[in-house]
Amino acid sequence: MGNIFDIENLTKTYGEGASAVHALRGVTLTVPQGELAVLLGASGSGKSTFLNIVGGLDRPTEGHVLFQGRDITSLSDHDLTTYRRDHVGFVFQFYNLIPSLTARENVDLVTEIARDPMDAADALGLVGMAERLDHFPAQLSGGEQQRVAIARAIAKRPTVLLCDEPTGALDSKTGVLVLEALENINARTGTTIMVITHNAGIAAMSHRVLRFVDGRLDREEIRDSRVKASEIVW
Ligand SMILES: Nc1ncnc2c1ncn2[C@@H]1O[C@H](COP(=O)(O)OP(=O)(O)OP(=O)(O)O)[C@@H](O)[C@H]1O
Repeated sequence: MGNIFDIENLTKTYGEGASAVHALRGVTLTVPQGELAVLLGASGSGKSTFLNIVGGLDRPTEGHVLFQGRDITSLSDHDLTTYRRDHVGFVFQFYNLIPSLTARENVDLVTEIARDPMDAADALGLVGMAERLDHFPAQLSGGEQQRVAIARAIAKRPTVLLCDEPTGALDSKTGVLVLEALENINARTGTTIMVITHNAGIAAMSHRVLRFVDGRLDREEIRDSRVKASEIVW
């Protein structure tokens, strides 16, 4: 299978002159279709900036992101929004569910505007929440709410799922269920997944580990053997 992303010399500088912050200093890498990649690095090393540019939420100062061979960095704002809507699912540390809607209704909000959505119940089934369709967020644990947020992100069948610290607010036991949901989605739907985490142990379940240091890709590791999400502890 081909590459989903070919990323060339990605650079992002905030501000100018003496106060400039060099968030990314020339990152070059490829992400093959269907992989689950984990991004590690100290706070401020540029991981979120990288993911936001790859997902079309932000633009680089220099460099290119080719998505399936097409340069998204040269798209108009309108076309970048279309790219995001059609191809990218996002999951963040905080779930941002609508409290007055059930799990199913939170997912349905997205399926109503997608071109070829999954049934909300199927999306919730993929994350192990088939028994909780009609629960409201307040009736769900943090890990369960995050799994609803993941179901919401995948219901539109995105090409890539980008997760910024999806287990950051969770303990190991509930966090593992979230990781199992990601593992299941990757295996069952072939969705390419990129996960930012501070838990280095999570790298064990990935195909590829990307270590960021000071705005650079310091090390890239391709893993031959992977550990099951259910065996990860932190
Ligand atoms: N909008 C912004 N304006 C100015 N500086 C920014 C902005 N966004 C990020 N930065 C800076 O860019 C650098 C990289 O930040 P980024 O959030 O990408 O790092 P990170 O590795 O994701 O960190 P964390 O693990 O804490 O989320 C940091 O120095 C940060 O303060």
